[in-house]
Amino acid sequence: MSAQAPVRRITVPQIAAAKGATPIVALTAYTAPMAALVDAHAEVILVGDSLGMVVHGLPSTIGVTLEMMILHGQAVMRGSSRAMVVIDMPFGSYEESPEQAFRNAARVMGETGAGAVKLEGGARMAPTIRFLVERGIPVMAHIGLTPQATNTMGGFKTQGRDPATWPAFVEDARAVADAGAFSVVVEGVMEALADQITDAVAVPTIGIGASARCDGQILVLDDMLGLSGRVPRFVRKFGDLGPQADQAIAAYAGAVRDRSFPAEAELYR
Ligand SMILES: Nc1nc(=O)c2c([nH]1)NC[C@@H]1CN(c3ccc(C(=O)N[C@@H](CCC(=O)O)C(=O)O)cc3)CN21
Ligand SMILES: CC(C)C(=O)C(=O)O
Ligand SMILES: [Mg+2]
Repeated sequence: MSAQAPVRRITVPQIAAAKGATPIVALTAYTAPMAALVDAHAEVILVGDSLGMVVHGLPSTIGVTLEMMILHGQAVMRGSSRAMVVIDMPFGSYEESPEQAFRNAARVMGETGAGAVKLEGGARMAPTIRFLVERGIPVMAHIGLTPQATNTMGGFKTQGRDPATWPAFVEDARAVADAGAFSVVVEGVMEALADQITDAVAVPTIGIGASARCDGQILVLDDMLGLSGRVPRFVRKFGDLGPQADQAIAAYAGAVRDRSFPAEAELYR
């Protein structure tokens, strides 16, 4: 018999079917080696536009370009083989019209081979989501704290502190789900609001600073590895790589300065 077929990536229907069954494990990755580490454990790898802040040192995600997302998307695809790769549409690449969104999302899908795109916005973006999905581009929606709206929100602010605002967020979730989004990221909202949203839609909710009752969870990889400086309250540091890297770099600097590096085994004689 021929060799075993290559492992197929996780599909949109598989993610959709996880609702009410098994929690969806999602993390960001921006590079091939980090994608390979995540691929072994997660169903979804998000190439988040957070890469602008995490990798490129930008003050927000506003300056991230389509070209940056495609370049990092290609790297993540090369480093992974099993997880579904979802790529964030950056600020300014999809809001103008459904046509603009399709043109740019088609570039992302075609040039990276990713399985889906993600875009920020609720009811307002529903027509665009429908336009993309009807033309073959799976869309993950993103509601609640939407970082690309930082300038109108006045910063990265937890949403739904006033229960009077909750119906509008639930309506956002319903609208993006009705438009065909196969899942929805719910970020930075009150726990009870996240639970209402999860109960209101038939597609999986992926929480970040939301609720343990969401159908899945996502974090920025660098944050949970302990590689980021100040992190939001919703981050749990599952690792401590920042201080470990600092220690390693300090040890290297010391070894160079006292000429103990390189040693015999590290030389060609
Ligand atoms: N490294 C990183 N991690 C992220 O989770 C992340 C990014 N970057 N960049 C894009 C957005 C921005 N995000 C953020 C950034 C900061 C807060 C924050 O400081 N939140 C405050 C709450 C402030 C309030 O409600 O008034 C907190 O203390 O958690 C939240 C989300 C989430 N995303
Ligand atoms: C935090 C996740 C949901 C995201 O949108 C990103 O990393 O850009
Ligand atoms: Mg994002």
